[in-house]
Amino acid sequence: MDISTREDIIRLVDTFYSRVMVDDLIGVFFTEVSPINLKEHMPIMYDFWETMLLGGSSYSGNAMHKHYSMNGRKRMKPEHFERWLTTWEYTVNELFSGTKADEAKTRAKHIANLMSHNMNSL
Ligand code: HEM
Repeated sequence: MDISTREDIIRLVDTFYSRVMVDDLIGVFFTEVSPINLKEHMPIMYDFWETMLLGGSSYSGNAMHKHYSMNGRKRMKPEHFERWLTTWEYTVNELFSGTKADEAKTRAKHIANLMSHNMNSL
């Protein structure tokens, strides 16, 4: 089944967060470096991925910006981005398959690579 509704996005993002939040390598970013308020943060992430994959414009933030300030508190290294990305790919593959699922993986890979490059060339 492919990703086609906001409910699908919510299931994907929730499952992904249930993993990264407790990850031994990158969990600390979400819990200590930039402790997230789930009630506020999760809808932003649903909007982001809905905008990316299903069109629309519910997300209007600047994703790169938040990570720059986080990087200033704890260095975001290539291995952190690798863990983020493999967790994302694993979760997408587990729950969905199809064009949008492929797009979710390629888009994430591009952004993660760009972000990793930006954070590590300061
Ligand atoms: C090591 C990799 C990453 C870690 C540890 C991480 C962690 C976080 C954390 C803790 C926040 C909340 C920051 C805050 O509100 O102050 C955040 C926000 C966000 N992240 Fe990441 N992130 C990573 C990579 C990515 C990638 C690759 C993407 C995109 C594909 C992404 C998309 C976003 C978006 C859209 C937000 C919300 C920004 C906003 O509030 O407008 N993140 N991330």
